[in-house]
Amino acid sequence: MQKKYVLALDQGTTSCRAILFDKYNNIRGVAQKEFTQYYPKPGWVEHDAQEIWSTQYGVIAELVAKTNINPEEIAAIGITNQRETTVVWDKNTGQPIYNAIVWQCRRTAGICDELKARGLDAEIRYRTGLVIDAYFSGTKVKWILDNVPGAREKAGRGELLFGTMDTWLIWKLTGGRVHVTDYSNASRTLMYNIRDLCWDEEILKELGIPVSMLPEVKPSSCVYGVTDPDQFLGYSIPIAGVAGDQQAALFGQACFEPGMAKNTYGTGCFMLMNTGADLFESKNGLLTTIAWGLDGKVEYALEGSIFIAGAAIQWLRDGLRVIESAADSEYFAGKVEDTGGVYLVPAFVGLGAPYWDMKARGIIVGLTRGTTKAHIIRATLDSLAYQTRDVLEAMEVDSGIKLQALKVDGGAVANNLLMQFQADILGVPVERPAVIETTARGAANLAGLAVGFWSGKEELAAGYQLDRRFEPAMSEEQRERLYRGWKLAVTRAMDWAESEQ
Ligand SMILES: Nc1ncnc2c1ncn2[C@@H]1O[C@H](COP(=O)(O)OP(=O)(O)O)[C@@H](O)[C@H]1O
Ligand SMILES: O=P(O)(O)OC[C@H](O)CO
Repeated sequence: MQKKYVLALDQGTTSCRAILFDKYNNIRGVAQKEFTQYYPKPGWVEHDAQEIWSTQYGVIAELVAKTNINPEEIAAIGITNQRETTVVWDKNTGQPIYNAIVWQCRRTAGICDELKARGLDAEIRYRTGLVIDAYFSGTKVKWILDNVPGAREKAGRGELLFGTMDTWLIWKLTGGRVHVTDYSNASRTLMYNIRDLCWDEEILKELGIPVSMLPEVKPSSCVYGVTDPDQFLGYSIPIAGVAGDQQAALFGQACFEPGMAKNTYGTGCFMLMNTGADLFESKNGLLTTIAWGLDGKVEYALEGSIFIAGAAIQWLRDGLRVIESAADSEYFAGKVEDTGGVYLVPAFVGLGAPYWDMKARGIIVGLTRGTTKAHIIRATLDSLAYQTRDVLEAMEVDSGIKLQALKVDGGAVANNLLMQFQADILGVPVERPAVIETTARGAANLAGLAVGFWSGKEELAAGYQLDRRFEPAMSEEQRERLYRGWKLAVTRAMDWAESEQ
């Protein structure tokens, strides 16, 4: 049967999506479903890995049913995923031994403090490109082995497997036959040596993690295996592309050349700049990470990871209940000229780049008797733009490259007021593409390249289209005055919580 589509599975922090792309990168169908977030203690975040699998399977079935395609028309499947989120399962039963510990979870801050006290910062940064932080998978695996009764013994006997969500989904889709990940996901674990391209034995020793638990690491575009018909609607389809969602978005935005950058506004905000074969060491709180493995080589990126962005808008909706939908934030923020001097620092799970403060917590400052709900909503939206400026400044210094425009994507870029404020506060134009599902597109493209559905990067870059360009319209004086206020607010949020959180 003629192969007409590539299927992307986008396993995000709050939802699973299945998206069908045709040869021209048009979206031919989308199915999406949210799954449960567990917050067992302050600062802790968990997912049920079995629920993620059943949700992902459900949206695949829904997409196939509503588009009425024959699954045999699917040339390949590409997987992209929330990164770092850690699941450990029993190799024999296929059952997770604990809930997945989510990238946002702060429970391992104490383990990180110990590693830092042992003076391992510089060495770990050199080997992994990362900073010691509860964000990454390594300390989460250690926590599970230390806290689930019998886990360490089982791991020692080779009976446990570790995976990020790509690895878990491939394991499920192949009926437990394939245990793999790709370079981009491996580079987020704190256990992978991004220079030597291997699991780092010294770090594994420090964390007490046996290498037998870890998946095989492969390029981001290759055939990893085929689906087990029992797990995929009765069909065997090649799984041929994998990338962490932020690297997939970089690929989906066609940022193929060194110096090209994108910023994704989802649950968090993640700015990545392609640095090609060069491995830049950040002096300003950014991460060095693997963009992808492709065409027989690995390419690197500089990354600024912001933990809370769209999640702050969700908090306005579900926590404060001052809006009914995320889109309402634009309506209410538009009712006021500015925040009236209010700043909201959404350090709900500490602060990531460029501050890396696990003990920071959220604050609202500058309140007066005149402050209204609209000011607080506007301050929340503004915080996404200020955090992005923090990261962009660090990136320009580290890379020596002055960005001419910022490519954006992710759910929150639908907000025009936010995008205009972003351009204003950066003093740099902001470009929104026609297709903002760039994460899924990147995964689909990586998979399609592996099976010859697309000829190469040139064909993919040619299909890139802009929706709107936001030009900076704020005076230099106002931009810098507002930003100084933000920097001051951040200092008030820092070092707030106790270390055991
Ligand atoms: N119009 C909007 N204004 C501001 N934020 C929005 C808007 N629409 C969606 N969001 C935010 O975007 C996020 C969803 O984006 P998405 O890219 O799907 O995230 P993720 O992949 O992290 O789950 C949510 O956190 C939501 O609050
Ligand atoms: O699922 P998202 O879009 O919130 O992305 C999460 C990141 O991959 C975390 O590193």
